[in-house]
Amino acid sequence: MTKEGVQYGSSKSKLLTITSGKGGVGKSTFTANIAYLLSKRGYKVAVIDADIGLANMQVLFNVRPVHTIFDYIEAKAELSDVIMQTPYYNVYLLAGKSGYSYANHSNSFVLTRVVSDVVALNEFDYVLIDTGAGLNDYVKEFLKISDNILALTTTDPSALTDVYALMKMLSKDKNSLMLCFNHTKTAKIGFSIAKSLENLAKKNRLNTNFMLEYIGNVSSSSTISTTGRLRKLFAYEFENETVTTELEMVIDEVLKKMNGGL
Ligand SMILES: Nc1ncnc2c1ncn2[C@@H]1O[C@H](COP(=O)(O)OP(=O)(O)OP(=O)(O)O)[C@@H](O)[C@H]1O
Repeated sequence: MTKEGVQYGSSKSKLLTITSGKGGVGKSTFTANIAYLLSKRGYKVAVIDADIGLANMQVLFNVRPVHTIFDYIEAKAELSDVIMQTPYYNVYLLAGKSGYSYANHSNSFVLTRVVSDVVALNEFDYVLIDTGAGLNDYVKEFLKISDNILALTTTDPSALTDVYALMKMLSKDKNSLMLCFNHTKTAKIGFSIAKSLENLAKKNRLNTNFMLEYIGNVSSSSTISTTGRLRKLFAYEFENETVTTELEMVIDEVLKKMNGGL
């Protein structure tokens, strides 16, 4: 674990942070569906919507939160009031607040305290953090406390430029970054782009202890956009579709990296 990573202590909860450089690449859709698929494998999962100011996880889960993580930070609610059951068995959400001005929280670490407190509950097998896009101070703070980071990207050059910026930053004090492609038809495409990013890192002499780990791809599918519009999870509605199988394979890789096995 890096020196700033959340100290698990005796907690069984494992932290997975899902991020992207570029916005709109499918990060929240992936987070919600990964949470569901993990629960289907028998795990109890909490999702923390850390997309500060642009929270939309409640829309994906089709729930109306009474309390948000900010109520907890401002001591207006207990943590147990903020952790809400979603319609999916063993999937819980700690909602963010859309359009919320976070000027009160100029110290971004107050937000990451929520993560440590959820881990300390020792209630969840996996705690997933959905960060905002970009690399603002809040995103950086969430990345700092995470040892398992999954970056989602498309093959779009601007998205790849953002991923490289993320690699550059993380290579200073992290060991690895898992990379997953969305809207990408074949694993071969993702694999070869990941190789190019690795070569670029070598050429630019990024820390050689830092590893980029390609973990898979998910194709474009109207199943995903349609279920998203209907506030449903594609992995729940279409468990035999190609995109669900692709995401299952991504999860296999994530679990291998996090636990050294399934
Ligand atoms: N593989 C896919 N095929 C088709 N549509 C997709 C796919 N992945 C995501 N989408 C759609 O793309 C849109 C953006 O996805 P999402 O909101 O999850 O992105 P995001 O990265 O979380 O965005 P933001 O940066 O705003 O947080 C949604 O309408 C979603 O349904």
